[in-house]
Amino acid sequence: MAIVGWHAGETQRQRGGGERKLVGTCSIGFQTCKRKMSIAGTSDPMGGNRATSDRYQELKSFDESKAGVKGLVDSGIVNIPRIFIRPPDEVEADEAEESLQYTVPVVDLGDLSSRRAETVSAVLEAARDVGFFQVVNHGIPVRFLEEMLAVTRAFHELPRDVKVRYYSREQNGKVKLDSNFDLYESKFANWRDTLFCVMGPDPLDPEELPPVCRDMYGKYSKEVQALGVTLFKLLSEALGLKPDYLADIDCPKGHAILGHYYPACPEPELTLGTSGHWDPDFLTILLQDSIGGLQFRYQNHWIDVPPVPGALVVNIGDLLQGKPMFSLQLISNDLFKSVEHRVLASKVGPRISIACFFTFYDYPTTRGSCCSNRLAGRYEFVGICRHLPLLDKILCFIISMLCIAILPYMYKARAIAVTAMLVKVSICCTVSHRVVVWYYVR
Ligand SMILES: O=C(O)CCC(=O)C(=O)O
Ligand SMILES: [Fe+2]
Repeated sequence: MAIVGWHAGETQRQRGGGERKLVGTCSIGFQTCKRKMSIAGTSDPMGGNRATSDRYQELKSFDESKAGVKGLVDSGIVNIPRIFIRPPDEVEADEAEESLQYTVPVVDLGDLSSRRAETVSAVLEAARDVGFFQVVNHGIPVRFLEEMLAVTRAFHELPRDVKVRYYSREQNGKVKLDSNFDLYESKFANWRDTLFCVMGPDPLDPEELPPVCRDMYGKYSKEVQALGVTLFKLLSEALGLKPDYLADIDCPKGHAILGHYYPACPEPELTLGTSGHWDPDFLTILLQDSIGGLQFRYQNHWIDVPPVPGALVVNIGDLLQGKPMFSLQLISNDLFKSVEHRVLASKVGPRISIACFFTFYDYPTTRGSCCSNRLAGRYEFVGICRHLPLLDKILCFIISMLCIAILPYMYKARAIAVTAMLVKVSICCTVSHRVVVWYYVR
């Protein structure tokens, strides 16, 4: 058994293409840190890295415009700024990839009382084999979904001067507009703006929401949370647990609604709407409009998730899988899959999508999961520290340092990996406000 560490938030959203390690302690969050991008570039005679600092300046002026990608498009650009350009090797890898025909599973949630066993096994199959599925007959009226897309679009199409008061990179802001939450960290910026609203577990003061979408976001929060409860019940049963298991450990409580706006892109082949990433939550329920572009990774191929009128897309997050984090993946001990997905940029637009992320969002629970005993799994849950007070951070740091000193003697083969992980954990505990979950990998 070993305690190991994993720092989830930052690497989640980068195009991986490969396997991620299944390791222990993790942190969860959507914060970004402002730091210079390090990219290859020509050194200038002053000893600095010209390309790096130019890029940083470009990122900064884009950010300071507070107008997002929508603002760029409104200014009439015909070429995308270079901060949005994907590295050529990524584009080449995409071009070289052969296509694979695969149909995303569709799970019918209608008439659950008479079709429960059938639905549970469909959910099990989709969550285990693919990690992505669409749900139909979920109970949220199509007209209502259309209205959600319309108010999200209306918000993003407000004049810049009206929207600007919501533009923020504040870590703890509950309602904020940004373009690229990881602007200063990612390899290239994405062609997307996002309205991010933390709707639960603590009720959001409606006054914080922009008036144009206030009413609908409040209503959608309730509808999507009820659907979340239904899905968590089915997922619990799929794990062989009592139906309320995942709801009882508060999986559906904390949730955020992300209203994405992908403007039409003049050079879509050079960038992406959303880079490849894994969702750092329990579960995501996504509403997409009819434009398309969402893809997920399956058997080393990008598979399209075609828009189905009235359907919602569901994907397992890292927390549920029990993969490298306290996720549905961790909870399910790797039975469920959290898979990489992305959104292509398009000449057609704007594309609107609305993601609902189920995760903690400051909820002060100390309850964890674990099916480890039941499923003879890999993880043994230890505890969660969330928004650590300073004293706890210091304690965490000291304990981690002690572990670093002692562990190499105990686990020689893993000494270097474990040490590196613990350094990350200590940094994470001391520097950030992220959630830190401790668990053992058997
Ligand atoms: O816009 C989409 O279709 C996907 C968005 C997404 O993956 C996310 O918000 O995590
Ligand atoms: Fe996602």
